[in-house]
Amino acid sequence: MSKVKYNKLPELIPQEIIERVSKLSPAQLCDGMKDLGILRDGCMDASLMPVDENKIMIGTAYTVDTEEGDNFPIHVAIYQGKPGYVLVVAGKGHTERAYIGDLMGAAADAIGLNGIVIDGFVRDKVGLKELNIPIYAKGFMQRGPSKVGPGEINTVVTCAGVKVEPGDLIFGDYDGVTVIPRDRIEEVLEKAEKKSAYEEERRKTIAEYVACRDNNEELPDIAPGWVNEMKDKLGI
Ligand SMILES: O=C([O-])CC(=O)C(=O)O
Ligand SMILES: [Mg+2]
Repeated sequence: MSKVKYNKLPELIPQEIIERVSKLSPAQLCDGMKDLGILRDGCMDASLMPVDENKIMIGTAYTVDTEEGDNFPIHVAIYQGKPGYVLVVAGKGHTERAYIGDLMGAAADAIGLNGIVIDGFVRDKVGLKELNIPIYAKGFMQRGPSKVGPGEINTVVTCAGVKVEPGDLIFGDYDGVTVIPRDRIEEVLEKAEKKSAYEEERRKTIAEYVACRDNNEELPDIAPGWVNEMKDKLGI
């Protein structure tokens, strides 16, 4: 039998990076990755959604590679997890069996994982929602997982359309899950922070417009400058 690929946890992403990321949104980070030409702008499939959209998930990726609803390697990975990590399960989008339910979720919550991402289905929806841990999945299925093994732990995987290396940054919210390659984090953050500042200015312009509208004052231009520039260029 070939050697089982169960590797150790990657190094956690430094706390100062996590703090910068938490002031942004996955959408802003994706805009940054788009500018940098990063594949799929770091976005996982749109069908991967939070079980509870009120929970935000940020952490360092560690991975499981599995298929056909086999949750043996997910069990092993959960029990060797630590606070700060998000477990990314490359489950090949399997729809016939759930990979985890609220018991495994509760164990991960007890250990203090920052989240679980499943490229596949889960079960025990109500129980999962009641936990503190954010869980992302492609849907729900009551049929239970198989236990085959070994699968792989902490190898490079493709999860919901995006390559994930152990140690990458994972950021999930109500819009979906975003992956920032670890060696690009600084440049992605710089771009995303610029986008955030631009959005702040736009919000101010819109608020000014609303104030003028409500006071029956002359309305300022609400269109972003770049729209006017493009119109000029296109002769519109
Ligand atoms: O039975 C399983 O392996 C998955 C499950 O429902 C749970 O974790 O609650
Ligand atoms: Mg269950």
